[in-house]
Amino acid sequence: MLENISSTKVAGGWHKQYTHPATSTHCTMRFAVFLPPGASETNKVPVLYWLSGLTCTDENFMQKAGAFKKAAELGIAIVAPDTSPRGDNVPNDDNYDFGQGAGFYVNATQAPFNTHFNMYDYVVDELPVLIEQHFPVTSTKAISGHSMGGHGALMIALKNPQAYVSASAFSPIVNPIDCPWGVKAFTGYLGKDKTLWAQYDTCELMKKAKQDEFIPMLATQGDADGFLEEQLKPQNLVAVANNKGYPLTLEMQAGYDHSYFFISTFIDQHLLFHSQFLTA
Ligand SMILES: CC(=O)Oc1ccc2c(C)cc(=O)oc2c1
Repeated sequence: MLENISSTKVAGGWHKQYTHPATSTHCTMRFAVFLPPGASETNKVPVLYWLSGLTCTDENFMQKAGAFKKAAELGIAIVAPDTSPRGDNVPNDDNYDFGQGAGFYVNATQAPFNTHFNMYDYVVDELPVLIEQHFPVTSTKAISGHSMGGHGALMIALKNPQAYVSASAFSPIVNPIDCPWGVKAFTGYLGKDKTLWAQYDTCELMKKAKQDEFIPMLATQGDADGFLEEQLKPQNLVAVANNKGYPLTLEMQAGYDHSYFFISTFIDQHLLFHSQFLTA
C-alpha cells in the first residue's frame, strides 16, 4: 500500500518519501516524513503535521525550512503532505492559485473538483491513520503550515480541537472568505453560496470556538511580506482572538518576506512552541 520512494539520513534521523493510493482524494498521494533519532516501536514519538502553501509539494518544507536538527533534538516527527491531489485525471487550472498545488485543505463540493479535491478529509482523517499504522509515532499531534497551509493548519485545528495539542502558522491566510485567493478558491471548490464558506474560515471558526476547546496558537508574520495587506490580514484574527480571549500569539517580524528564508529563521521557535504541548 505504501511505496517508499526515498530514504535519506539527516540530523541522526531519517527523511523518507512515500506514495500511496488515497481513498479520500481518489488518486495517488505523496507525503514526506521526518523520523527523529531513537524513534522506534518501543519509543514512539509525537507528530507535527506541516501544511505547505500554494505551488508547493511535500518537498519544499523538508528541503528549505531547516527543521531537522531541532526536531531531532526535541524528538518530534514531522509529516508533510502534498498540497493537493495530482495526476493527469485530476482537474487543474492555468493559474498558480487554483487547482493542482492549491487544494486549500477543503472538501470540494463543485464539479469537476469534488471527486479528488478532498484535502480536508485527507489531512484530518486518512493521513494520520496511515501514519500511526506504519511509523513509530503516538497519536499526539500538532499542526503548522505556511500561507495557504497556515490557513489549513489553523482552520483544521479549530475544527478538530480534540485532535491537536497546538497549532501554529507562518504568514497564514486567516480570513479566506475576505481575500482574493480565498474568494477564488472557495468559489471554485465550494460554489457561490458564501454561507457555506464560513466552515473553512479561521476567523469565522474562532468566533464560534468554545472556551473549553481553546488550544494554544502561534502565528509569525513578516512585515515586509508583499501579501500582508491584501491576502493575509492577520489583524482580523487578532481582533477575534482578543474579543474571545483565545490564546493566540501573533509575532510580527521586521523586514521578513513570504519566503522560506523567513520560515527557516523562525522554525526552531515554532518547534519549541509545539514541543511544550506534544511532550507534556
Ligand atoms: C517555496 C516557496 O517559496 O513557497 C511559496 C511561495 C509563495 C507562496 C504564496 C504566494 C502563497 C502560498 O500560499 O504559498 C506560497 C509558498
